[in-house]
Amino acid sequence: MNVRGTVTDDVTARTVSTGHGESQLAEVPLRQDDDSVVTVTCWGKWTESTSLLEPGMDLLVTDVEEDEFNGEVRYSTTGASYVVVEPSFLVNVTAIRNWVECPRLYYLNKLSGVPLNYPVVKGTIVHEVFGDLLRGRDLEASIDERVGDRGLELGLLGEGPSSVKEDVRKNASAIEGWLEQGRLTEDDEWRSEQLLISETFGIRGRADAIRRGAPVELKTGKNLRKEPRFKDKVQAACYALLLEEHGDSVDTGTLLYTKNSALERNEETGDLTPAKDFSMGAGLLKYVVRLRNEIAAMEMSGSIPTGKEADAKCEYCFERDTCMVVSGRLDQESKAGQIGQPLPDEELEHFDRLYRAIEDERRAVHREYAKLWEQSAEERADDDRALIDLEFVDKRELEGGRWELRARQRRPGTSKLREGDLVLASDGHPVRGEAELARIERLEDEIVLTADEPVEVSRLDVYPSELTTDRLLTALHDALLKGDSRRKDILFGRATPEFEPLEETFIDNNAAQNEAVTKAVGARDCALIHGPPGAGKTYTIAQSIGAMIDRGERVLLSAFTNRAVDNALEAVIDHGVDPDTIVRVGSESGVREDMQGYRLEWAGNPETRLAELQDAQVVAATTASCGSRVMSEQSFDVALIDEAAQLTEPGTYAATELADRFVLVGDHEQLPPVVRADTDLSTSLFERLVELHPDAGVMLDRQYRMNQRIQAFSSREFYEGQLRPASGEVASRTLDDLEGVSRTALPDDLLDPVSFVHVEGDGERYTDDDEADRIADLITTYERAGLEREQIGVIAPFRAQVSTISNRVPSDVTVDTVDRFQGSSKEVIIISFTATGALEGPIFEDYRRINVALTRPKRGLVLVGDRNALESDPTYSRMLEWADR
Ligand SMILES: Nc1ncnc2c1ncn2[C@@H]1O[C@H](COP(=O)(O)OP(=O)(O)OP(=O)(O)O)[C@@H](O)[C@H]1O
Repeated sequence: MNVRGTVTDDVTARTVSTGHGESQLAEVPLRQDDDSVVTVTCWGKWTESTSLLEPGMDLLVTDVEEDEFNGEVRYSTTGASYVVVEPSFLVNVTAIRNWVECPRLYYLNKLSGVPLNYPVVKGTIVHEVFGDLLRGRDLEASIDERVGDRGLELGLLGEGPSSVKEDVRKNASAIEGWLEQGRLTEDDEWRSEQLLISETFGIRGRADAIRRGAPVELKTGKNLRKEPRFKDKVQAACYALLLEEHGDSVDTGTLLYTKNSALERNEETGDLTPAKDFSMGAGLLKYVVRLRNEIAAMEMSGSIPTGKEADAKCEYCFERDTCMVVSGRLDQESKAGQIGQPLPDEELEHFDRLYRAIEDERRAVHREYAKLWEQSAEERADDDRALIDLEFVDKRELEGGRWELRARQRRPGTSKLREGDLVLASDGHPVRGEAELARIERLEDEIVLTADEPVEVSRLDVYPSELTTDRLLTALHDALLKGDSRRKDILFGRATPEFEPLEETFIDNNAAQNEAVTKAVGARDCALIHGPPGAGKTYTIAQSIGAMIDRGERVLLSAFTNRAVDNALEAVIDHGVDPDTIVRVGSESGVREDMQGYRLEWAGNPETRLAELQDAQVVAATTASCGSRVMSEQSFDVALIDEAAQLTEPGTYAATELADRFVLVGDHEQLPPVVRADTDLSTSLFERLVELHPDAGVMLDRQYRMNQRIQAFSSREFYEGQLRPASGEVASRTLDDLEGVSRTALPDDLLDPVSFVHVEGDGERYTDDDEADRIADLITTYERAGLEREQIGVIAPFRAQVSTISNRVPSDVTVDTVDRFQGSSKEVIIISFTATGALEGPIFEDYRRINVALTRPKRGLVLVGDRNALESDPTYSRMLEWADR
């Protein structure tokens, strides 16, 4: 049996004499889920792990022995036990491998990410070829395709395809030889790369391959000794633990050093065989768990490793210089010592706060993982994190050995999953069942996926990726440790942004927009454009980029979402910027259909691909892809970033650090940054700079969207009454202006551009059937008056209410949450408040959401809700007064 709980008090450790001599033991008081406190005695080497514990940390001890002592039940470890510190903290296998080399190396890798260099790219290609060979693909075909796929990266590295192919071929011959040997045996079962997650040990990783139930790790380096390297064994042992949890007993591991087969026998001495097997003892597996415990405990306590924890020799370390620079800049203790001056105090403090916030975000990702096994399938579905009960349709092997899988939704479900997403596709359970990482190619009633292995899919789960978190850390590190000093003076308020005086008039019918373009183009450091709803942000962006291009500058156009990038790019093209100078960087599924023509292909001839990117005067990409290996090698005169108020500070740096100057465009009165944990990351750089440097900002104050009645409340509540209709036409627009629509066909209570419809709350928290019925009626009414369904949108605070309404209204009426409506508009918007009694839920917690909701319509806004509930809050009470007028 297992014992799990939270440490309530200090751990007492002592040495006792037993029949086998002296033994260490530690007694840990644990509060279990049922609130009972028990003591668990951990014996021997496990005391190393218990010494890391602090009250409040979680502990899991497996296979304990129970006995009674003075009427009290006590537990102690047995020979089969594992002691796991903070089991819900999921440590990555590669982190454990780095940690065993040197704990500080683990930390440095977190900060600096994976750079673009030849060994890294070659290593990736060799791994891909390995996977292909395991799936039975022809070697040459695989090498051709995989090297071809990396055209752009190889171009940036100045590598030609033929030498890379030759290099990969040499490494691949080791793989082929090993596979040939494997085929000699009868039951040679193997499979390629597999994502493994352990809920018991708190470890996760992707094994390169599994053969006969045992892990195989590929290393592109050489090893001339008989035995695998220790750190490599540790890595394979992690996978063995993960496999054991899935029910396989693992007694060997294999390391494949592919470079060994490229070496000349007469030039090297030693063991040139690439494949080195070793036996997996229980001692090694336990050691690995203890290493993992060190990482989990260190992360939970928030400390930074110094390198003194291990006995690695700094003089042999490739990272020694980096280590000393980081220690010097961040004023950290380290075994290697420090070089250079520490950052100013305010920067150190800022780095520290954001570092912790990013780590909190990582923990939130881990909690998402834990939900994979803590929640039932139904709970996951209700949370929009899974599509369940799918009917498996069929599987088809694709060229190259991958699989296309099809499944059908038995009932309509909503979820956060979108086309292009990586998901956990399983035959029932994402961790305990057969599961694969798959990509959603099409998401309709029938779902099409591609994956490495043919899983009979019946369930899809959101894959909680740490990639974003990793990139935030790298961006923070680069901005503060490597960033330009003038830039940092601006970011920390030690200098004020400067502007080149420009005489030109860029926009002659809107003074604020003209000032915004003047600031954007003339900025020597940065400019901030505050754009309320419909105030012409996109228009201003297009004018600014046009003017920058005319001055011969290279521009990075970025935004938080693909949608905003494409939208701005479209405006830039409409503005008349030469399409041949534009490149859109993004994945096929991310980029909008009509922008695919501008999308940069990565595959192909390195020189050609490189030229396409380097020669582009406008490069458009999301801020997430600005953090990619390829984009981080680019440099620009200006970075112009839309939706900046929705970006975290490090998320913004990913783009701004690529350019000499930057322009942020956004509205901090609309949706804030998308973060999981409520931390310092929730304040965008945009918002921070608007406050720090008000003179660098301009607010666009004329809106081109809403009838005057509709905009009045938002203007007063959120824009200090500064927002006004751009023209009389905008101010007085009504449904009558639309072809085939007549307001006289509407009932009296819908004649005004803003109306309120009272529906008594039904007491349910996340849904309201009566409101949904009423909204269905309203839509029929509007349709009778001549509106097209596409002209109407419905906004609800909860996904459950979105589904409730969707089930009652025609599918061409868009029904969604506020977050998915940001940036779009409709002729008529109906808002379902779903409020009963106390106001709860995302829409009510943050007034910026209601600002977004109320500013989506052009000509008609209908608020549907329970008057009494809404009146209990002063802001909503004012909203009702405005609607009633
Ligand atoms: N100076 C201008 N003169 C004429 N039309 C303009 C001007 N500025 C904006 N518009 C028009 O107003 C409409 C809204 O502008 P735009 O799409 O740029 O707004 P936005 O601020 O990007 O909107 P959102 O808040 O949805 O992001 C567009 O049709 C645009 O062409």
